[in-house]
Amino acid sequence: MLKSATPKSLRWQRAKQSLLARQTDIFLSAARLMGYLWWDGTIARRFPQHRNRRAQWLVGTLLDLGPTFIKIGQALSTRGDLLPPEYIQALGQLQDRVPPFAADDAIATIEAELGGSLYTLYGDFDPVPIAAASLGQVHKAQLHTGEEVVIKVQRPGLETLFDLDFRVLRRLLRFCQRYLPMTREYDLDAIYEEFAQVLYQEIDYVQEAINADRFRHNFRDHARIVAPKVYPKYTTKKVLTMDYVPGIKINDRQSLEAIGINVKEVNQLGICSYLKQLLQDGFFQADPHPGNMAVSPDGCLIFYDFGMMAEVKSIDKDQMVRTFFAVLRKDTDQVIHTLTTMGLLEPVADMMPIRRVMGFVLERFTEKPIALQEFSQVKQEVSALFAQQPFRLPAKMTFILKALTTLDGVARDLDPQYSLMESAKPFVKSITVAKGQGSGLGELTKQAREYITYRLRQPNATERLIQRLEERLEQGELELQARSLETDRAIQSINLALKSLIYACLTGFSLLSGAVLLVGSYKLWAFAAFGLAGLGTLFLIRSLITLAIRERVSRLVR
Ligand SMILES: Nc1ncnc2c1ncn2[C@@H]1O[C@H](COP(=O)(O)OP(=O)(O)OP(=O)(O)O)[C@@H](O)[C@H]1O
Repeated sequence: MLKSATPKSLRWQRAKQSLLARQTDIFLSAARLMGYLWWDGTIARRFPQHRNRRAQWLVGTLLDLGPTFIKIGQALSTRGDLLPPEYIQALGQLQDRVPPFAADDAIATIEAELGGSLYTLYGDFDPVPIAAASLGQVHKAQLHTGEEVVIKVQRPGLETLFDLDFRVLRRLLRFCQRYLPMTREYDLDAIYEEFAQVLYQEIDYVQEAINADRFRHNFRDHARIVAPKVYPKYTTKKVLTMDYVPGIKINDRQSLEAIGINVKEVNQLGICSYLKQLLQDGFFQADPHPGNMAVSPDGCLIFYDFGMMAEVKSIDKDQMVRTFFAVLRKDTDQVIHTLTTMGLLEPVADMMPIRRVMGFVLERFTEKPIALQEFSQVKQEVSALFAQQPFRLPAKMTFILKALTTLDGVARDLDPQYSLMESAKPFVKSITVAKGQGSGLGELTKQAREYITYRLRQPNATERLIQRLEERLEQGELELQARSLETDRAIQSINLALKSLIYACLTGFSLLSGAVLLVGSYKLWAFAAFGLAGLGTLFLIRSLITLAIRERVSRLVR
C-alpha cells in the first residue's frame, strides 16, 4: 500500500461532524469576523497592520473550516467593494494553501468509484499529487494503453460536508435576516441559492467532463487553445481522468519569458478566447484564476478546470461587429442594447445610471488596463443602480464581471500596459473573415465607413471641452451659477442702505434715551447714551458717504 505524509488535521477533517458542533464553529467564526470588520472600519481605521493580522486570521479560519468556506473566500477575493484591500490580498493566497489529502484516501475513492483495483485500472499511478485544490487533488497516472493522464480525485466526504455546511449557512442567514437589519439590504437568499448551485455543480465531475467536451468542441478549429481530452470510461461523479497536458502557470511571467514566450501574445490569446466564449459560443469558463490556465512550451493556452461554467445567449456576427465598433465609438446605447439582448442587463425605467456607468467604463477602460479603484468614482451610480427597484444585476452578469476582473488581473500580471482593444483585434478579424452565413463582412464595411465618418467628425479640443461640459451639466455633475456684476452692485448698495437705516435708528433711539435719562437725573447713564448716539452718527455718516460714492461710480460705469 502506498504511503504519503499525513497533513495536519484541520477542524473540517474530523471523522465525525455533528450539526451542532459545526454550527457552533461557523457561528462563532462569523461573529468574530463581523466584530473584526466593525472594529477595523471604525476604531482601528488608521492601522493597516491590524487589518493585515485580521486578514491572516480570516485565511486561517477559512482553511480550518474547510472547502465550502475556502470557496466562499475565493469568491470574496474579487470583491474589493465589500472588503478592505488587506483582506482581498490575503484571500488571494487561499488558492495555493489548501493541504493535500492522503494518497491512500485518493486510491480508495478511485477503486470504489471505478470498481476495480488501482493497477487493473491504471498502468502507473504517482501517489504524490501534482496539485491539491479545495475540492480535489490531481495525481499523474498512465493508462494501460500508454496514454499519460491525470486523475482528479474528489476530497473524501466532500458532499456530506457540503450538505452539513449549507444547512448551517441557511440557519446563519435566517439569524442575520432576523437580528441584523443592515444585512436585509442584500438579497442573501439569492446569493445563497446561487452559491449552492455553483458549488454542487462543481463537485460533479461527470458534469465537468461534459463541459470539457463541449469546450473542446467549440475550440476544435483553434490549435492554440487546448483543453485536455477526457476519458469517460475512467470518469465518475468523484473521479475525472483526462490527458496529462503540462504547462507553465499563466502568471509565471519569468518562466514564460525564460523559454522565449511572448507574454503579449499570451494575453491576446487569453482575451480573444474569452471573447469567443462569451460572444460566439455563449459558454464560458467562469473561473479564470491563474491555477486554471497554463501555457505550453510551444505557446498554446491550456484550460484545466471546467467545473464552473456559465451560459449566456450568444449574438450573431453582425451584432458582434456592430458592438465592437460601438465600443470604439464609445456608443453607450449600442453597447447597452447588446448587453440587454444577451440577457445581461434588464431594462429599467431610468436608464441614466446604467448609461453613466457604461459611459465611464467605455471612456476609461477600453484603451488602458482597468484599475478597480477607479470604479470608486462611479460608486454613487453603481449604488443607484442597485437601489433602483426592480433593478437586478442578472446573476450571469455577476459571473461575467467576476471572470473579467480575474482575467484582467492575470493579463495585467503578464503585461501591466496591455490594452483590451489592442488584444481583441485578432478576434474581430477572425469573425469578419470567417466564411459562411452572416460572415460579418457586409456589416464590417458598413461599420468601418461609419467609424471613419465618426473619426472625421471628431470635434476639436475646444468643442470637446464644451461637449464634456454640456454632458456634465446634463448629468447634474455641474451646477451653473450665473452672476451679474450689475446685480452684485445692486445687492451691495441695498446692504449699505440697510446698514445706514440701522445706524440711524440706533442714533435716534440713543438720543431719545439720553434725553429721558437726563430729565430723570441719571446723568452718567445719559452721557453713555449720548456717547452711543455719537458713535451711531459716525457710522451713519460713513455708510452714507460710501453709499453716495458707490452711486456715483455706478452711474459713471453705466
Ligand atoms: N490535464 C492536466 N494536465 C496537467 N496538469 C493538470 C491537468 N489538470 C489539472 N492539472 C493541474 O492541477 C491543478 C488543479 O486542477 P483543477 O483546477 O482542475 O482542480 P480543482 O480541484 O478544480 O481546483 P479549483 O476548483 O480550486 O480551481 C491545475 O492548476 C494544474 O496545475
